[in-house]
Amino acid sequence: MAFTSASNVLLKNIPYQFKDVSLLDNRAYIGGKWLPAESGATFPVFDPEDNVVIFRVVNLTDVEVHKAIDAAQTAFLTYKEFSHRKRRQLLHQWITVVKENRDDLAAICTLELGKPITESYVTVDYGLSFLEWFEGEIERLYGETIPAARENNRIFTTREPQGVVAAITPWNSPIAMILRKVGAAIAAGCTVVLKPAPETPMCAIAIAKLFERVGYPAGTLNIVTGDAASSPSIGNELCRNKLVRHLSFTGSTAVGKFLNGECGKSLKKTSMELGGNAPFIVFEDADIQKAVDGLISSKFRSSGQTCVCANRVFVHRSIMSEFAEKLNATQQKTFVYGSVWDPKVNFGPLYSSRGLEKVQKHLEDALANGATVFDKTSNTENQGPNFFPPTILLDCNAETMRFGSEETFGPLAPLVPFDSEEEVLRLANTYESGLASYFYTENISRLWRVAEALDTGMVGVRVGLVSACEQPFGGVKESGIGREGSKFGVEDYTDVKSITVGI
Ligand SMILES: O=CCCC(=O)O
Repeated sequence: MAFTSASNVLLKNIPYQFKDVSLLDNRAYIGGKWLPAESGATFPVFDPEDNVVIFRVVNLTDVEVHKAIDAAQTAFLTYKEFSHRKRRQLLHQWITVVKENRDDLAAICTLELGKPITESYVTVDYGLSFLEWFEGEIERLYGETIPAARENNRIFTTREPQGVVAAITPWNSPIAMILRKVGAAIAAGCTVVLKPAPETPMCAIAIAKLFERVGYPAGTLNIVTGDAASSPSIGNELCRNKLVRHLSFTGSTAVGKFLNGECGKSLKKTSMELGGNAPFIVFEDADIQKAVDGLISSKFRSSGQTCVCANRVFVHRSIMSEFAEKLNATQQKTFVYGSVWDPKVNFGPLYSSRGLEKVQKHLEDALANGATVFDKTSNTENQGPNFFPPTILLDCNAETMRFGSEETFGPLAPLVPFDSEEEVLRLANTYESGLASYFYTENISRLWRVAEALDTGMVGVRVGLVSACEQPFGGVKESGIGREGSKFGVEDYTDVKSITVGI
């Protein structure tokens, strides 16, 4: 395989030849222009496979963010006048260029997130599925007619784009999370200032490079990059600036609560997609192999780094040993380790040493409190500094061990025995999180009963993967506000206007 340095922006040789090196840029995108930071500052982006610096990206402050918001507001005044048909045609063109550049986008995702290249293609395609869904929704943003009580009045409603949207996206599925938020906002007729996670800014930049080719008004999409130290000042500007009408955030519950509080000061609408801690329940009447396969995808996809990954695995005591044996056998034959550039590899490192430390802490805490590791995974040595193998823990207790109340965000599968439906529902619903839950049963009455009793925004019944462009994605309680994807994801960026006409 050729090792190449694709352009002088990429600071390391990699086993991939970019088809279009112009997608690799390290500048911010404001008002249709690619700009350095006014201070000249940049920050490093690391390859999680070996912790080597791969890019240096411009590090902005609130000053540039203010300008980006102004640019987005100016663009909004033009863009909101476009017909729905014209908006759909533009989105269709954006989809076409994203598809044409699928290989390079997947490569950038692998580079800055350490995702195996095969998984990166999955995230690019998942992202594209949102754009395709939103394209269909644009021309179906219908209003209603409402029978008026006053006989000479007629009332009808329209859906109006809200204005400038601030989007703050996470590192864990950068292409898909950006397209899910930005695609919906643009489909609704809004303009966007996007702040990508400091770990994965290059995916956002590449997406904006493609967006630029389509012909939207300058300033329709703006990218403001910054490291962890500058994120608070950027975040403050996004929350306080009155031109921003909606802030959409995916990330931790702690940060989400803070941003929501700040946005409350100017009564901005918010969409919050926050932490999960998903329960995964296997009842005694489950098809055990089906439940194992579901857990493999729910727990271990993206090395356990999604907000909907199973975190607490409750298994009925009577089937625990059979379930653990089958889970271990299936995971041993499912995962292939090695270079993230090898298409056969399907399990990669964690995104950074911070991610690794958290998983290690949860493991140490569980072991110190009586858990045991079930048959350590073999062939996982020398996989780099941030690698953590799929690990199954037995004898776990969700009420006393840390994983019970905190998301692990890694490939640790703690198996907790339970004895009754009542007990497991109490355990599953204990905490303030309520994003996704999963359960396996072959009993039809239990299926409805448990699906209705679980206190989460999304329930997977006999499936380990609920995420899809047409599915309303979001949580209840402290897991969030609003829904992404689906028709609700687009409607979220509109306001209902009622018009009353006297005749
Ligand atoms: O981690 C956040 C969301 C991932 C998904 O959409 O499945």
